[in-house]
Amino acid sequence: MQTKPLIIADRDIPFLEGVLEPYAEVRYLKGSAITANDVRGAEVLITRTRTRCDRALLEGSRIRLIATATIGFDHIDTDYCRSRGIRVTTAAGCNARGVLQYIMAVLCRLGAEPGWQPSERTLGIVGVGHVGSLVEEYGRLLGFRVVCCDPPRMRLTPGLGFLTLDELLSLSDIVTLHVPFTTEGPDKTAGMASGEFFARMRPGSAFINCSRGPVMQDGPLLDALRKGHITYAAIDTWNHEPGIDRELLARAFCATPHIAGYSVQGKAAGTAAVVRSVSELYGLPLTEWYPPQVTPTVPDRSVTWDGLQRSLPRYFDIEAETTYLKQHPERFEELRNNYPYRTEYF
Ligand SMILES: NC(=O)C1=CN([C@@H]2O[C@H](COP(=O)(O)OP(=O)(O)OC[C@H]3O[C@@H](n4cnc5c(N)ncnc54)[C@H](O)[C@@H]3O)[C@@H](O)[C@H]2O)C=CC1
Ligand SMILES: O=C(O)C(=O)[C@H](O)COP(=O)(O)O
Repeated sequence: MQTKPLIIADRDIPFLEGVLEPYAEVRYLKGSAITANDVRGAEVLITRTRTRCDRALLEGSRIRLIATATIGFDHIDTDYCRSRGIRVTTAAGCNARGVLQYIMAVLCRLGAEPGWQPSERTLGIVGVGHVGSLVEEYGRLLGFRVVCCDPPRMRLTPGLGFLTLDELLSLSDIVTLHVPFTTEGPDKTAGMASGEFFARMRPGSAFINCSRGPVMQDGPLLDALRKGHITYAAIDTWNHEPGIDRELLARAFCATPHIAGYSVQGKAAGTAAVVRSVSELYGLPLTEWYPPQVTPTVPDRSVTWDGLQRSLPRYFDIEAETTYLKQHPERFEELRNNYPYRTEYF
């Protein structure tokens, strides 16, 4: 009798348990604790951002596929995987609408001051992919002046009306980053939010980072906050998670433990993507699988600024979540592992 292939999966990927078991032996482990020993006999590794997938983990293993249930894949050494013939798949765009909801919650909080009107604010979006495009679309729907910067897209398709980063920074009241974390090439994003970047931002403006922590430099951001040059920082992704900078946490206007994309539908789409990848590898009848208990989002483009300000706190109380993280920073990882996934409703 043929033995079933072994799959190692992060135990905090929801809706997965039971789906692949008819076809494989699946072992569920804590993502940050998966070792070379665990993966040695496995053919597939199903991950989140918490497992560093590199030579140290994979050398000598039989892994053929790494499927991550996340958009970002900077936790995977793709060069090494390519050199070893390991296929890498991601869940592109899976939780983009969850991140959109996060940005809307930050904007609603900024806009809680009397007289604050979207039409009087310029929203600057850096990185206009799955997430940035949605933020652009809803930003315009809600009446913001929107400016965008995405050099890789601009090179591919001139005439999109995108600005240079310097132009965007000088015009924006709110700057939000939606770039991948990259360390090489002309568009590398490592440390892109630097002293020079913050100095170019308008006095009194707001900075949002829910892309990846190392895209920003903590020291210069702290300087800009201390001087009051940047008035509001909304941080979801941090340097050195979960050991985040306590002064930055204290000064942040919104502070969350890397949960911007944590919607029910975002998680469902992430899990569906990894199931599809495994299905394609082994020719299983699961390529169209989606968690039966989850209702996919029906996008609602009729949202209004006033309506959002009334409805959003019922789905996502970002102020309460900020207060809690400030009181319990040591619970960063525990908070994200036990997060009550939010419902996407627009
Ligand atoms: N906080 C959270 O929970 C989540 C964070 N993320 C992060 O957000 C990132 C973006 O997600 P998506 O929009 O889905 O990715 P995407 O790949 O669809 O879009 C990224 C865009 O950034 C652009 N880009 C690359 N380098 C740039 C640069 N130097 N300057 C300006 N633009 C640049 C690319 O051309 C692309 O259009 C992910 O890579 C991930 O790190 C994603 C989901 C959830
Ligand atoms: O999709 C991404 O990229 C993210 O950053 C995730 O939302 C974080 O996902 P987990 O690794 O916490 O599942």
